[in-house]
Amino acid sequence: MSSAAALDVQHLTMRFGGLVAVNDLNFVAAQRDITAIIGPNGAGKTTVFNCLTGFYRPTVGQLTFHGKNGPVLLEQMDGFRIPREGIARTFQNIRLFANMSVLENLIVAQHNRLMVESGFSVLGLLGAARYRKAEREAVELAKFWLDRTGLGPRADWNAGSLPYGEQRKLEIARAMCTQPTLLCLDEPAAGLNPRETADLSQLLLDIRDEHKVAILLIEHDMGLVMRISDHIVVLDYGRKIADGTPDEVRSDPAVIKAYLGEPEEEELPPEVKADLGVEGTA
Ligand SMILES: Nc1ncnc2c1ncn2[C@@H]1O[C@H](COP(=O)(O)OP(=O)(O)OP(=O)(O)O)[C@@H](O)[C@H]1O
Repeated sequence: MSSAAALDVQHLTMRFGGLVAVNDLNFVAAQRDITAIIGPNGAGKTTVFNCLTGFYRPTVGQLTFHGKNGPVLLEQMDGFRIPREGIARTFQNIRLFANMSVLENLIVAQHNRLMVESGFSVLGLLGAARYRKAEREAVELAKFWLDRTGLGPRADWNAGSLPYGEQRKLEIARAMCTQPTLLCLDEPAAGLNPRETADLSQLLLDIRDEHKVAILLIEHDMGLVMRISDHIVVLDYGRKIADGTPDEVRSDPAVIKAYLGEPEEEELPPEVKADLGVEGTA
């Protein structure tokens, strides 16, 4: 599935005082691939996302994103400009506008584009035909993602009153309404039941295949990661310890050791063996 680079991370290092959260990390995420970043708690995964999306300025490193406007260096940009280049993200702790409706959340996500069409003027907002056209398109796009995520019947609900699994879907729908070429998802399956997780897997595969979006995925659900990822980067204590296909990564002794402490296969719980694909599993 791999093609040209969507994102090229070179020598990314992020220090917090004496703590090195990410240590000289190099990897490439290809366009139209699902690239997972996995690793035990505290390995540095969210810090990588925060560096990519302008929340943190890396201590060292070059982050080249090949987006809508050609290659740009993310480490030189502020967090407001990065979404305009075509990067969207969701958060480990859901961040929706809880008191706005589901539909409103999807319209607000398109605020940047609507403001550009208004010419940043009140006259533009009130009268310009091109603003009204953009507004109609924004509603159409919102409806598309409502349908695609099965949230259509909940369009008028307050986002905060949705069940947890649907809030996760709304976060993805909202991110897709910004029409990104790179979608960064921080633990999208956290708190989902098995059926919701299966739906999420299919949604992410469809986003990759039908909308030609590269996906960067942080996830602790190894079953999901192994099923849908084209490429996996494994971190431990901020360092990359493995980088390859699911088959290459799951049987890598360094990965098993990072997750389980010791590579004694007999002592691995059966479900962990199954997820990692260690021989002799049921
Ligand atoms: N703003 C910060 N200030 C100080 N330390 C931080 C900050 N952000 C993260 N860290 C530390 O950096 C390390 C990596 O954290 P990070 O959240 O990136 O890990 P993670 O792999 O995403 O973990 P988890 O799977 O638990 O979410 C941790 O030791 C964390 O305490």
